Amino acid sequence: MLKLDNIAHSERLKPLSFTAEAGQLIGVIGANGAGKSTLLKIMAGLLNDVSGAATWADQDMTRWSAIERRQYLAFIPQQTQFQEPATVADLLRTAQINLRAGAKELAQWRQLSIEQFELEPLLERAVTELSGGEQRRVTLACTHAMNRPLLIADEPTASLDLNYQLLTMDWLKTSSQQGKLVFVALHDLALAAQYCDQILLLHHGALLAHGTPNQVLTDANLATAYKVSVDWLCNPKGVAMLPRRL
Ligand SMILES: Nc1ncnc2c1ncn2[C@@H]1O[C@H](COP(=O)(O)OP(=O)(O)OP(=O)(O)O)[C@@H](O)[C@H]1O
Repeated sequence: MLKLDNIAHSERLKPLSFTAEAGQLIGVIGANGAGKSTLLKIMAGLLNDVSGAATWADQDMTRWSAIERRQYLAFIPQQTQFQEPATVADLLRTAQINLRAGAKELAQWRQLSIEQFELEPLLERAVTELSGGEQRRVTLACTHAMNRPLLIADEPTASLDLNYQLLTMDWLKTSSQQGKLVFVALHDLALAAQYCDQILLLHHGALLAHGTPNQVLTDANLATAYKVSVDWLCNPKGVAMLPRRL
């Protein structure tokens, strides 16, 4: 279980508390600048000037060393800029450095990642020579290859085509159903409605609403947070939305 107790950033996030059981996909939504990345980075242990308490399985997350943190969580940043022309195969191996697992197990996780994100044809290519979407798939595959129980993804579908957006959301959903706790920041509210078990809606650095998609994606909340009204189109195959500016 993850428990945040009055977690806050001195300038960017007001005190926020919630608990989340493993086995869930939790969407983090809100307008530009609302505090989504800040919250995710705090959980990933990447920010200073943080107050409050954070525990994972009753362990104090704020005291984890970098190596300890790697045993429990994998983080997908909003943007990745590859500087070195490493091959995709090398990057997948590098992603697994310092993980406490056997060589056979690590190789199996890498192979599953390659299959999940269809990277076989790109394995020996330099990552710096790949397209933006291909680079994103490499980042996601590196996180997949870590196979950690807590997965934190900041707009993982940005820059992906429709097929890979759905493939990524399917992966996050399956990961949660297999027992991981997954947080995902999203701008696509239809994907959030369709895939997430719970949603945290942030507004001006504070938690405006928290609950199931039906509880959070109300006309009033969307008007406050995004200044839009939305017509929802729902059928058994999925959810689409028609937003209008208020
Ligand atoms: N490195 C930084 N230094 C100072 N302020 C920052 C920094 N990064 C973000 N902020 C500010 O913190 C607030 C929250 O930013 P954050 O990146 O968490 O928003 P977000 O909800 O992820 O937005 P977006 O949808 O645009 O990615 C914003 O007002 C932003 O300007």
